[in-house]
Amino acid sequence: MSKSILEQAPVLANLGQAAITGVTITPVAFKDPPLLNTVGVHEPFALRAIVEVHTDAGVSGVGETYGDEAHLARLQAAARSLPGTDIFNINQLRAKVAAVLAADTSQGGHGMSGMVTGSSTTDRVLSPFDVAALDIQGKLLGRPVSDLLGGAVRETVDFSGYLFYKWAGHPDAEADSWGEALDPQGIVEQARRMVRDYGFTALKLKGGVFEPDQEIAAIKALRAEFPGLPLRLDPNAAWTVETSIRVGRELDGVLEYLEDPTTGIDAMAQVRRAVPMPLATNMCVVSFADVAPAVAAGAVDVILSDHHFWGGLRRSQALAGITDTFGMGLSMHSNSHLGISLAAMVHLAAATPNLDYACDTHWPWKDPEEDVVLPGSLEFKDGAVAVPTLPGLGVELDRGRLEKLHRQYLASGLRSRDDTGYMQRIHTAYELKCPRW
Ligand SMILES: O=C([O-])C(=O)C[C@H](O)[C@@H](O)C(=O)[O-]
Ligand SMILES: [Mg+2]
Repeated sequence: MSKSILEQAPVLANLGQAAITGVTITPVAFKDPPLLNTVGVHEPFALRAIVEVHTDAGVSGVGETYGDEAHLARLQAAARSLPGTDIFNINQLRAKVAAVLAADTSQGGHGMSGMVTGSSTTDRVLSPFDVAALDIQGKLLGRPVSDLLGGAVRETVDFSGYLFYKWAGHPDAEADSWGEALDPQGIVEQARRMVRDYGFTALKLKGGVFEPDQEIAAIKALRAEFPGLPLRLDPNAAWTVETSIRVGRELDGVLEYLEDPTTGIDAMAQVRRAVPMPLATNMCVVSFADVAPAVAAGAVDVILSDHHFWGGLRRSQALAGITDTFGMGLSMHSNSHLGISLAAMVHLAAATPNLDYACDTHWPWKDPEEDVVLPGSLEFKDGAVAVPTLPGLGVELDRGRLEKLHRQYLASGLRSRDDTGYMQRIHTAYELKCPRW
């Protein structure tokens, strides 16, 4: 006969006891190539914040999020309210974060250079604490985070090769190893290297940079070069409804999905009624408040989740439940990120049955020498990353590497992501336009 709950309780008592004693937040900067998008160009460094949550059980956990100054200030304010919180009580964690931010109506410092606006401030700030709490829970219980999210339904998680138009190098610097990609041929060459080195089985082109016809030509060149690979195009809402419909029809049968061709739920719904392929978004549905209006308008077929602005891993799974209920697809968005975020993305995708599109990742654009975790735990093979099986996230903070990237942050002088400002410093006549075409 199995033991009663009370008989088992003493065995479990030590496992479940951990309250937060403090939080350490370390801003870091890592090298980023001059990747072009519709709001400008990536600066020489991408900023991230590494969040360490400490507990009275002597176990710490890690999370990773945007490194913009305004976001850092919100993280610090939230962190001060967390000591004493039971590490298993993420609802209480969220309530505390929400209470601290209740009076914060400022919209700055989102870390996405204006491309993703309107996400929930509470969810954005909660995210790294949620991830760190799950990391700690996993370490206490000896189980990987994917188990805490319901169990991995796949052993590996597929990612898509994320193609960018780019300059050969940053101004006043040498060309990087990827070189220039400013036309369809350059994009195809970039894709060849991505597919050769990482084995990606889907490709996404960041558009909204050149005239739509040039980007249509790039997608058609990719289709000719990689006949079997799903292709996506994402101009980050650079187009009018008319342009979006024209491009969508021109790429009939070529795209797996068209991502955010235009701005806002109503305009997306107009485009969706007129184009043959699914429409995806990480711009017009970025918080739970956006879901009902988007469903009512019939604006999108696929939502790109992103645990960094959907409130962490468990709330991203709540989103997955919604997309499942409404028969929508679920994919995953990415910004420039390090290994902690990659681990979190992999656990989430592994344990979310309907997250079955290849996820976005900026990973190939990162210098392989630069990270904050020990190397070796996350490897790409055949375009996929194996789900870590060690307790927690399965990645270990490397103090030396963290310190190095923190010193790089201090020396970089960058305190907020500003793709537009950087472009305007290089090309003074550059204007931010939405729509651009
Ligand atoms: O799918 C997206 O919209 C993105 O990946 C947004 C990113 O910020 C990307 O455009 C970038 O980093 O330039
Ligand atoms: Mg997008």
